[in-house]
Amino acid sequence: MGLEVPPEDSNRCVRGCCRSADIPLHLPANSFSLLSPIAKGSESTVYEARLGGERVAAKKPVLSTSDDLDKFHYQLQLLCELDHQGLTRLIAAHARPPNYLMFFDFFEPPNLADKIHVEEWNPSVQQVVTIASDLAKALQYLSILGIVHRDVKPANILLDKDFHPHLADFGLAMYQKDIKHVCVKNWKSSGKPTGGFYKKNMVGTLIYMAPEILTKDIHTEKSDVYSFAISINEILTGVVPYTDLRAEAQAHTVLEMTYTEQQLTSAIVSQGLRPALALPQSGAPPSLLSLIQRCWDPDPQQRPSFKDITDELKIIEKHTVVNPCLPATVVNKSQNGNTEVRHYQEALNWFNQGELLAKKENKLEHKVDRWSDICDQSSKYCPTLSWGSFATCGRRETMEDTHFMLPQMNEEKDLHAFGIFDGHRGSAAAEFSVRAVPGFLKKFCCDTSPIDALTEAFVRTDIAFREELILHQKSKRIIQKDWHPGCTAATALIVRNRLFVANAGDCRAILNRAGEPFPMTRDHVASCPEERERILKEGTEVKWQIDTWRVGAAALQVLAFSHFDMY
Ligand SMILES: Nc1ncnc2c1ncn2[C@@H]1O[C@H](COP(=O)(O)OP(=O)(O)OP(=O)(O)O)[C@@H](O)[C@H]1O
Ligand SMILES: [Mn+2]
Repeated sequence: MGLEVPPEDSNRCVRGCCRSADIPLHLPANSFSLLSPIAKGSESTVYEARLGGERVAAKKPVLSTSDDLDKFHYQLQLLCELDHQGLTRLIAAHARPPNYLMFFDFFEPPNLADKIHVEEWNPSVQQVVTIASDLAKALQYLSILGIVHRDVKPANILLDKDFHPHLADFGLAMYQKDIKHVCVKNWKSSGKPTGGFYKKNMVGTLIYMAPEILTKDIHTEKSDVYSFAISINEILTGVVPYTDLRAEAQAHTVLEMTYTEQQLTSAIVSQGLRPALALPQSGAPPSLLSLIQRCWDPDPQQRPSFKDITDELKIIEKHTVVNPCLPATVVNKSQNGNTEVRHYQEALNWFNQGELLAKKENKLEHKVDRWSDICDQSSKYCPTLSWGSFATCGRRETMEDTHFMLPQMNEEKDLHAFGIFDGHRGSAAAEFSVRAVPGFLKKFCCDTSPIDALTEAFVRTDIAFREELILHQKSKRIIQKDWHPGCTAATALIVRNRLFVANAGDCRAILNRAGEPFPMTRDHVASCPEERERILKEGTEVKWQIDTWRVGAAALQVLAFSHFDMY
């Protein structure tokens, strides 16, 4: 940007308290011009402006007391420290009487609040997740610098043309270290809390405030986390918090008619009232809904940090890219989002999780015929294959077993794979594995031996499932802490005239040789002496309990997926 900057002291404010290595803080009056106002608040007016030929936003604060002036300089110093793409960037300032102005990168109006409530923008779930993720990263950046924003809400979020959010309005932002005394002093001296209480639209600002702020505790990263959650849910649902209305003006009227400030405060603080959570039917991933609920937990300690949030959102983002994007605007009509207990365990689709893994792993390099050399070339025998499957549920209420058939895998006419998975304690592991194992097989058949491909497929699936499970347990998508799903497996790989069978646990493959059964697998059960010996060697207890040999504290009879054999 071709800015004309005077040589001396251009990067320092008139008081000398604000400095920047590269942001001019001392613009000559003729270098900029203010055009039309974009927004007029009680504390500032934001203009569209020109600066060095560029379109920018100029924020002109109302400075009526010396206190206001101190605040301006505080804000300016703070802004000079910031450099993150998720934050609206300060480009320059004019910080000397009579004009106090801050110039920012310009973002085409409307801000996110108006976009949702005036334009009635209906973002896809994927767009919401991206916004949440970018915003969380920006807030994590602030928290690393020890800065609390204190006014996170859609009206302070500006979108660029790719719908990436940029957090604006550092009018209330402060270094955490400075907050304590200011806050106490403020309360004592004027009874006027920081945090936008005395902004024009009282209830409108209050809806983003964490309960501890409403009860006059000091702001922390975790109170920003709370406001973040209220904002993300607002974007997901499209309604103004505590109403079921999209249009803001109307919603605020209803809001103010429904609750007085005190009523809303007390309901949020004492009754745990929260805005209606977006419905899972909206397509919002359960993991995102769970994250929102944890972020607005009444206890700040229980809320995740922005570091945790960005980590979780990374995973959610990865999954929503593949899943279909549905519009995100179905609202849970229940006004008490807090009491909604969801059974995430059921909501999780383990087939999908396994599929995602397989997709990720399986960047197919087609037509590799490396296994032709491992076939018994001397034998003229070439099996004629036919295949089919039959599955029945047995005595259980739900089917916990799965299977796959992959004849002519990777479009190779002599390469076939089949597998069955017997779910233990639910179908999760069986559902996950039935998608993950073939995915790995397809991948590894290109660059390893069949034995290694089977081994790798089993080991990787086992690891991936465990990781996935731990992850969901951590993010509380799985509410049952002591839920340990597993499965046994048998997989057959046929490479022209050779058959390879791998099994884990007591899934069996039996070859029918001219009417005679020939077992292709050996059950991995504690009643098998070799297995007992192997397990004992690995340091796990095997005891005779009740009626049979059982392993470890969980008293398992079958050793699913922890060990497998190859035949
Ligand atoms: N860089 C920008 N580009 C475009 N519009 C902007 C920019 N910065 C702010 N605005 C618009 O001006 C509005 C007010 O800006 P900001 O929040 O920084 O000021 P404020 O005086 O603190 O406002 P309020 O008191 O309403 O929170 C924003 O909601 C947005 O619509
Ligand atoms: Mn604002």
